[in-house]
Amino acid sequence: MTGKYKNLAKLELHCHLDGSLSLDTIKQLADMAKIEYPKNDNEFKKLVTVTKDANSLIDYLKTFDFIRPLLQTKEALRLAAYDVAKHAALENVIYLELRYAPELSMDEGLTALETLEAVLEGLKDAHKEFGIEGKAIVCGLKHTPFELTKDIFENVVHLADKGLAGFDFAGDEENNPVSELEKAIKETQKLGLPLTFHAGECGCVKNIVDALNLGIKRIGHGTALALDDEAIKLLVEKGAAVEMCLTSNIQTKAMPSLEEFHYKKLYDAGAKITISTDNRTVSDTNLTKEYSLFNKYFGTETKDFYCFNKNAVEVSFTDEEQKQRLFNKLKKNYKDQK
Ligand SMILES: O=c1[nH]cnc2c1ncn2[C@H]1C[C@H](O)[C@@H](CO)O1
Ligand SMILES: [Zn+2]
Repeated sequence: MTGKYKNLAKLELHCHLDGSLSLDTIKQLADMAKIEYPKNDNEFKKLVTVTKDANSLIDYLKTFDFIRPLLQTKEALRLAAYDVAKHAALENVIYLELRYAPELSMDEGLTALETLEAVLEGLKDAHKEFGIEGKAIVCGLKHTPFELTKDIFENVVHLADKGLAGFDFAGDEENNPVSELEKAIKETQKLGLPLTFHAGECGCVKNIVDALNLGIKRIGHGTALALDDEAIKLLVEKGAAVEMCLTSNIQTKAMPSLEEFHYKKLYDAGAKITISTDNRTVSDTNLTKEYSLFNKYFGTETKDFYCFNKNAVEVSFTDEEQKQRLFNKLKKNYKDQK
């Protein structure tokens, strides 16, 4: 992998495990699960990357179907988390919050707790080998009845000091607005861990406003902010951060083009911007490529990336000691760039 920004130290707060497995690891997991896949590499890649004719988030989410049966054992989840963290480390991601939905790995009898323990093992292995610091975010899916999600959250919440960073709600936003998830959000907040929330990918700025008004401090994507200066103002007033994922937003048609992105509006308003990939494999990207896009389309410079990474340290779901360590690493790395 090349790229001007490869060696810059980076934090990544929004990265889905099941959307970010390397092609080699997908093949290894498919072999382990005895699942067939195309032997032709182009065909194989097409199967696990979003197609150009995806028209919506719902289309985009269909790309995950092939992965689900591959992540049904502890060993598969451990290898998967290790793989994503390893590839992030190879582009100098120093801290990764890796998210996944346990319910998608419980088809063959694993408990939510077992899935998380396996993911944390994989992150630990990558830490030992590559130094990357990793934590897990457990996702509920918006289209799943909250009783199941609640059960999952309650069963894993005690791993907070073992690497569980917080919770998220992902999945179909269009049919599950925040107004209908209010009870689920409030009950999740009562569990005491921080919450990030996918909002604004469907042109629905109300979901962002509602999430902010419920006290959520990190918004996944937040693309619909482009439509509403008042909502941007609210985001800034609340001190909330956006986890921006450019490539993914184009693919889900959350945004018509990179030229029309609301980056400058957010930047000028003083919003806390952070940059992530969303899904490295499904979106066929990595964080270095995402930084290059910011530079190409918006003129984002190294000093801005430094700022966005400082934002990421600030809003990361970790303790002050780790934040200080990450901040020191960042400072040293960016000084060395000069
Ligand atoms: O960008 C996204 N929006 C909503 N849901 C998403 C996005 N990317 C991935 N997901 C879903 C699909 C995965 O199976 C799930 C857990 O990682 O989260
Ligand atoms: Zn996401």
